[in-house]
Amino acid sequence: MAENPAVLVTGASTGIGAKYAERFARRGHDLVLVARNKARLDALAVRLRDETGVAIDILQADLTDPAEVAAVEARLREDERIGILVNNAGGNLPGSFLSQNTDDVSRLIALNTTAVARLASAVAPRFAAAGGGAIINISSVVGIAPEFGMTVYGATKAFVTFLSQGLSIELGPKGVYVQAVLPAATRTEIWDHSGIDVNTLSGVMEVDDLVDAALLGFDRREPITIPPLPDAGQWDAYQEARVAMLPNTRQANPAERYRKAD
Ligand SMILES: NC(=O)C1=CN([C@@H]2O[C@H](COP(=O)(O)OP(=O)(O)OC[C@H]3O[C@@H](n4cnc5c(N)ncnc54)[C@H](OP(=O)(O)O)[C@@H]3O)[C@@H](O)[C@H]2O)C=CC1
Ligand SMILES: N[C@@H](C=O)C(=O)O
Repeated sequence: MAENPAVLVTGASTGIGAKYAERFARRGHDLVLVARNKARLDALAVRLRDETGVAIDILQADLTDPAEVAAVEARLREDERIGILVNNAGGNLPGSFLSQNTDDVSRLIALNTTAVARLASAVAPRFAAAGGGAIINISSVVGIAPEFGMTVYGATKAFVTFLSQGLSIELGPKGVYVQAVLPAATRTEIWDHSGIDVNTLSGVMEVDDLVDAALLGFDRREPITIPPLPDAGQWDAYQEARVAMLPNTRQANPAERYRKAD
């Protein structure tokens, strides 16, 4: 990866994405900021240009609109200055699966999974050909927690974590670094969109702390970064148990317990 490649950040108008933009600008990286709210993007760009002197482009896009996602894909394919993609834009829905509108569910999947995969797909070949580059995918602890009751949101985040792990296996040997970041509750506007008062939650991390921790994981080239988890060994044990189960699934015959009706 070039010394200070440009960074394309999705969901850069507020929250975790805006903080990633600020932190990478302070590290001297030029930026391409993507979101729908142009006024917010412009205000952030003015502040960061003044503070850091980096070059900042705004790419207004609704990542649930295929034509607008395509414009971001084209930028990722064609702009060789971009060496880091922060796949951050994402949302959640209020209510239970039963109460959620089917079209809203579809839109959430488009934002949290389809756009993430399309942007990674757009940039990965160029990164692999160059033998460098990094993709940061913002997942969530909710992706491993069906118990949290955010079923569709969590399913989209399980997709993001799995995608990241698979890309890390495929692209790592080609020099491309893929990081999945799994925050837990972090103080941003997403909670308003989820119909939850973040002030009623305990253990809410401030966005500065979250992104600074995630960037330490990035600097260490961690494949999986879970800023709130005190003992990384718990994730390692979880993965070891998962991997140990896999060889046992290659069977020509059903398991004994499935060979006779109860
Ligand atoms: N906050 C938390 O507790 C946690 C958050 N995360 C993840 O972090 C990521 C960032 O979320 P967070 O900062 O908390 O949320 P915010 O709601 O604060 O920010 C979301 C960002 O995504 C952008 N965005 C939303 N919808 C679209 C869209 N259709 N097209 C383009 N951009 C869009 C928003 O910009 P605009 O409205 O201008 O388009 C905004 O910049 C998400 O992927 C989320 O799932 C993971 C775990 C915990
Ligand atoms: N974004 C949060 C839930 O809405 C989370 O991922 O914890």
